This record gives sequence, structure tokens and C-alpha cells, in this order.
Amino acid sequence: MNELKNKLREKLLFERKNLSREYIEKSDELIYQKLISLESYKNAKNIFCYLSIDGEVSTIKFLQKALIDNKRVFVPLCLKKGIMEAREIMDLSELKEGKFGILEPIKNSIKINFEEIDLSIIPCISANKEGYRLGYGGGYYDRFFENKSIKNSFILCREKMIYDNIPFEKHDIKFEHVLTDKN
Ligand SMILES: Nc1nc2c(c(=O)[nH]1)N(C=O)[C@@H](CNc1ccc(C(=O)N[C@@H](CCC(=O)O)C(=O)O)cc1)CN2
Ligand SMILES: Nc1ncnc2c1ncn2[C@@H]1O[C@H](COP(=O)(O)OP(=O)(O)OP(=O)(O)O)[C@@H](O)[C@H]1O
Repeated sequence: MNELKNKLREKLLFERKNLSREYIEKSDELIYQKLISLESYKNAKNIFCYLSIDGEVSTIKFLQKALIDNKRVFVPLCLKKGIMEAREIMDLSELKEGKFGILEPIKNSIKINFEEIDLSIIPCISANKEGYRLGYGGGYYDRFFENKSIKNSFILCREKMIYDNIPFEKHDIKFEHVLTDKN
């Protein structure tokens, strides 16, 4: 199974590299507009959202907007293999580049308990329309959401990166929504 996922990861990352700058910018903007129009965004007090890298759907503008709208914003801090926490940031300038080139909050940032998160924004390399995703293979999101009652979870995925036949296993979490530049 891991072999299958790794092959697919490689193929999809290659395809992602070949998306045009134009399409990337356009889909980033469309997805951003959808995000800030969500009722679950408007009602959210506490938001958990990733910090985008490479060809992932950009979340920078969204995070800035959330901070301006006085939401409390939490981002992933990877602690050890497969384990991450949601830690608060007040400003994007607090972030430092961590493992994998991903921006991270400082070590003594405030942790939020899972139950207090009102809205979760989740990265992927690819996803299917049912809410299964393919990530970088660290298992961070599967463990973070394991055995939890998930509310208002949104995977961000460009329409061109949607892939119907994502292989999934018992531990893989099915998220509630997939936001693309089309749906
Ligand atoms: N933007 C963004 N942030 C995210 C994720 C993501 O997919 N996107 N994550 C989603 O999970 C978590 C980080 N995922 C990670 C996955 C792998 C490695 C990593 O170091 N990989 C090594 C090999 C590790 C090993 O197997 O020993 C490498 O590829 O060099 C780091 C972070 C949390 N933050
Ligand atoms: N809840 C879990 N408990 C134990 N191991 C897990 C769990 N979830 C995932 N794993 C393990 O983590 C590894 C990576 O899983 P997977 O390929 O599904 O990651 P991914 O969803 O692509 O990664 P990420 O969530 O970091 O983006 C696999 O070896 C898997 O067995």
C-alpha cells in the first residue's frame, strides 16, 4: 500500500510542478474567496489552518484575513515523527522556517485543544471528492484527527489535482468537504 501511495505521490507532484502560474494564481484566488464566504468561516472563533508550501493551495492571504477579522488562528507545529499540535499565532511575522521548508510557530506558542477548533483547513497533494486525501506521507493529519469528532473540516485542492482513485487505508481520515476552484 505504501508503495502504491508513494508512486502516486510522485506522479501527482510531477503534475503539480507543471501547472501554469496563471492557473495557480487563479485557483488560489477562487478558493480564497470561497473560504471567506463560508458560514463556518464567518462563525468561527478558532481556526486551524496549514501554512502552504510549493504548489499547495496558498493560505497566506486567508490567514492574514482571519487575523484581521479577529479570529484566533492556529497552525501546525510538528513535534516528532507523525505528531503535530495546533499552536496559536498572532502575526505571520512570528513564523520561522522549520522542517521541510514549512513555516512554523515558535516552540512556546499556545496550544489549542482539539474540541475548541471551529474550522480546520487541511492541505493535500491530491484528494478525491469523498474527502480522502493524499499528503506528504507523514501521517500527521490522520493522527491529529484520529478518534475525534470532526466538525467543519475542509481540504483545499485545486480541481486539476483531484484524483478519484486515491488508495485509502483503515487509518485514513475522511474529511467532510473538499474545496476546489470549481465546485
Ligand atoms: N503546508 C503543509 N504543512 C504541513 C503539512 C503539509 O502537508 N503541508 N503536513 C502534513 O502532514 C505536516 C508536515 N508534514 C511533514 C511530512 C514529512 C516531513 C519530512 O520531514 N519528511 C522527510 C522524511 C521523513 C521521514 O520519513 O523520515 C523528507 O521527505 O525528507 C515533514 C513534515 C504539517 N504541516
Ligand atoms: N492513526 C495512525 N496511527 C498509526 N499510524 C498511522 C496513523 N495514520 C497514519 N499512520 C502511518 O503513517 C504513515 C503515513 O500515512 P499516509 O501515507 O496516510 O500519510 P498522509 O496522509 O499522506 O500524510 P500527512 O497526513 O502527513 O499529509 C503510514 O505508514 C501510516 O501507516
